[in-house]
Amino acid sequence: MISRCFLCDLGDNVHKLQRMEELIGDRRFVEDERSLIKTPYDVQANNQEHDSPTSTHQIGSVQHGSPCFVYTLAFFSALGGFLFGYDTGVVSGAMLLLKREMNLSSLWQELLVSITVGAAAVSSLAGGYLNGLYGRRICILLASFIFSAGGIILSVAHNKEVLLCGRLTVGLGIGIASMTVPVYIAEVSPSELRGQLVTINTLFITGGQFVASVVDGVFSYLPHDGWRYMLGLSVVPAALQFLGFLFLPESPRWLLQKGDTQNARLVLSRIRGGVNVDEEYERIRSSIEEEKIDAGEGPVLWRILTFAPTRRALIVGCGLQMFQQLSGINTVMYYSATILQMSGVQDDQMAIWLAAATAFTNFLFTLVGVWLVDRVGRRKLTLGSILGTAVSLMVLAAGFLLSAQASPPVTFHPNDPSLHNSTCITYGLCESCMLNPDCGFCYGKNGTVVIESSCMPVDAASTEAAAAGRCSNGTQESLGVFWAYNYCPTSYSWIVLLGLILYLAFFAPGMGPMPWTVNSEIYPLWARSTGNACSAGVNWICNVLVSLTFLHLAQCLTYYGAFFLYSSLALLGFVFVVGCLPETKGLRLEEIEPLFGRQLFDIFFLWHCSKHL
Ligand SMILES: O[C@H]1[C@H](O)[C@@H](O)[C@H](O)[C@@H](O)[C@H]1O
Repeated sequence: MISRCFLCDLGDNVHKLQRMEELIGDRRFVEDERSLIKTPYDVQANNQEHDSPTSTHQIGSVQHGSPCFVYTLAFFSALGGFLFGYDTGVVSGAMLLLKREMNLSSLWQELLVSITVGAAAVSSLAGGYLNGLYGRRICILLASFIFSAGGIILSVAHNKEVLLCGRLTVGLGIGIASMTVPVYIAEVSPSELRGQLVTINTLFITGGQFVASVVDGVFSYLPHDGWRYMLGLSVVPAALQFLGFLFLPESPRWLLQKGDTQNARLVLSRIRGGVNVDEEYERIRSSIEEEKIDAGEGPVLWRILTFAPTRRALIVGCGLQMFQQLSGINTVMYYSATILQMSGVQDDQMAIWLAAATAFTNFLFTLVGVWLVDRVGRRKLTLGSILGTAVSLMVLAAGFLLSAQASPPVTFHPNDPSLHNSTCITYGLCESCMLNPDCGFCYGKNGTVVIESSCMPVDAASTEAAAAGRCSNGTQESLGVFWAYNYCPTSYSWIVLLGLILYLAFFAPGMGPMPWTVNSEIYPLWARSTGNACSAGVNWICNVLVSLTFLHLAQCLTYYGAFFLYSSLALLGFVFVVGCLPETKGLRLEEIEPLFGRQLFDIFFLWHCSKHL
């Protein structure tokens, strides 16, 4: 029997293709697709041949096997995302212990944090070449091997040089994993689950960041060697991924591209749960044949840049990754502890646990993204997310602005000769005092009013106390003495807190995952590795840029200035997304390239596409 719903789906497909024909104007492409649409009778016959109610389900005219194996593949590959999140997240807590134990200067602390991100930038670019040559599976195996080696080096390190070497190694793994995993998941997924499954990788990234913050919290109670556990624990998921991938298959698309037709068909049929994959196999094969004609001669990057549709796809992919980082996610995550301290949380342990709550919020809202991506589509989700992100950044900035305007003045100037050369004592307001990383604000309270406040140099060994005077033992509530490093006491902190929560709620479902998801699907197969390598490289380079410049930016523009700047960049990103990002929801990977056949900023076309696809 032909189900009514199935007839609707079929009608829908014909309608989609008619619309695509009108919109894209590529008749050859549409005709090919039309030959792939089966009449209800064809499908019925096919159903009888392969139907097994428990192992297959029907989507439009295409049948897919049980997605169980695809979920297993997605899980093991997304462990790469987990390690990306864990290794970038765990370092802040580990650093608190390390700087005491190894007596690290601020230069060394900065080096240990940024070498990982820098190495990730380099290795993600190199990952494109490795992916094209050795395939996705070998690259994932390589990344998990590097992660394991890095984790072991870090956990046994006995000096800062070895630590640096371990952090560099881990960064190399992160870069390769960050560009390979989304591509692999996109290539093995059926089109209707692809968005969700690739977005799961970002869920694992934010999950890794959350687990890292909990591990930081737990091991912060172990001041000696706690950091070894924090940094070394990453070996467990890395080894699990390595073992898993020894038994998991290569991407069938990559195999086909390399001419390994037999294995490609075998893997495809295994991934689809044993259903007939002739149609899908043929489609991939013929699109690879067509691509060979499109692709031209010369190095891949050159071919991408000289062929208009791939050049446009690359601009969209890199632009999305750039705006993801320029809207300040990593400074917001990194400074969440400071933001929370401004809201009145003075205890350090408490600040660590509240930072874990921030990471959890990021994780939770990424889950919303996984749920929404194949329902509302990439374009709407990204648009809503980036607009909300820009508005939340304005709320954050407004909170900082009001706090700065109500900044308590410095009223007490201690007469300690050792302070005479310090710039800290020259500041007249808490705002300017806290923006200097060498100074902190020491004050007393009368009810909620700040009294007897001074700007003091910070202790060289710990930012938790002043170098001299009343605050040399840090905050001592019983004595009515408070030490504020990096923030000022304010009654507007709730606005900042509101901005932080809104920011995560808007950023995490869209701008967090969509740049990775969209990049995994917008390039034709011949350009996919290189396109993803370039866009992942842009992500990491912008990540380094934003994190390294934040403190200087805050000193030049103040906190509110910096957040207003991020907000304007997010608004610019909104305009970019409106004008450049087509909807790719539900399309097969082979159907996406024609969407870039039009000029970017052809808004009418994009609007039509998202309405009808
Ligand atoms: O998509 C991820 C995610 O949003 C993370 O929270 C962030 O730290 C990364 O930089 C980003 O690439």
